[in-house]
Amino acid sequence: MKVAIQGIKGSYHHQVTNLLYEKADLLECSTFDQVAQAVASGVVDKAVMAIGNSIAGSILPNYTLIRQNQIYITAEYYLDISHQLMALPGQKIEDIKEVQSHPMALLQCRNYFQGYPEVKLVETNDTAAAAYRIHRDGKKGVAAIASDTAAQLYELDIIASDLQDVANNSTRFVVVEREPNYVDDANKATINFTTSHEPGTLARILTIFGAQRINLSKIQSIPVIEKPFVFSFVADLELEDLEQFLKAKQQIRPYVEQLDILGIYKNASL
Ligand SMILES: O=C(O)C(=O)C[C@]1(C(=O)O)C=C[C@@H](O)C=C1
Repeated sequence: MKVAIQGIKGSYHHQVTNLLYEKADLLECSTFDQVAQAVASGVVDKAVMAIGNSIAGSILPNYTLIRQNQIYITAEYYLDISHQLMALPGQKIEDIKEVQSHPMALLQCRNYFQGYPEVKLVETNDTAAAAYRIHRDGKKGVAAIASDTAAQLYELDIIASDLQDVANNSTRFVVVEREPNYVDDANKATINFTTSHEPGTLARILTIFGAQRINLSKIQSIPVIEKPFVFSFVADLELEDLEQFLKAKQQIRPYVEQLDILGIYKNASL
């Protein structure tokens, strides 16, 4: 099975892919746009995509990519994330002038670096790429924030452990595919909708979900990039059965201007 990820071997995306699929044939992409396009064009069977983190929040552009590329969420996975600071063997924390990592990883370790204001923080494509480049170029004075796996893979020493602001740090990943591919035990739906600007419209929609006993585990407004300063909502709905969802979908029709079902899938535990 061919699976696209944003990042290279040793990234958290790679870890999730290994946990979900045995012997996946990996397509390493440098951007989430490339990942979504690889799925939409059928170059890969699936992609694994980070969609949010418990410290740093949602990766909102990925919802837009899923909608615009007309691809679907078919599964989700929560990965516990523990960030390590790594550098060339022999380097000590006092030697480090610059730290490189993925922007989401840097955001998750903000408190730690408040203690090192002189250290320059530099964003990279992914955590593992930062580790790889230090190894490849023999870069002294530079450290990467990445996983234990990346340290092993790129032969770096861990010079500080568990850098994230709180020990309990989790990233939610979704699997995306070209077709909706519903599973029989699906119990979660992700939707994206826009409402009219009539007062009370959103409240009406939420009341319908409540009456159908559908719990919203998330609701967030995201920009409609085609229309400046117009916002839509993404919501994760917890379902008892599909029938309930279809009924609610029918009932909210008069109140939504646009409704996209980004996926109906089986939930995962935290
Ligand atoms: O850079 C990586 O290793 C990734 O897999 C990316 C990513 C993200 O996009 O959020 C995944 C998990 C962590 O939250 C930090 C970075």
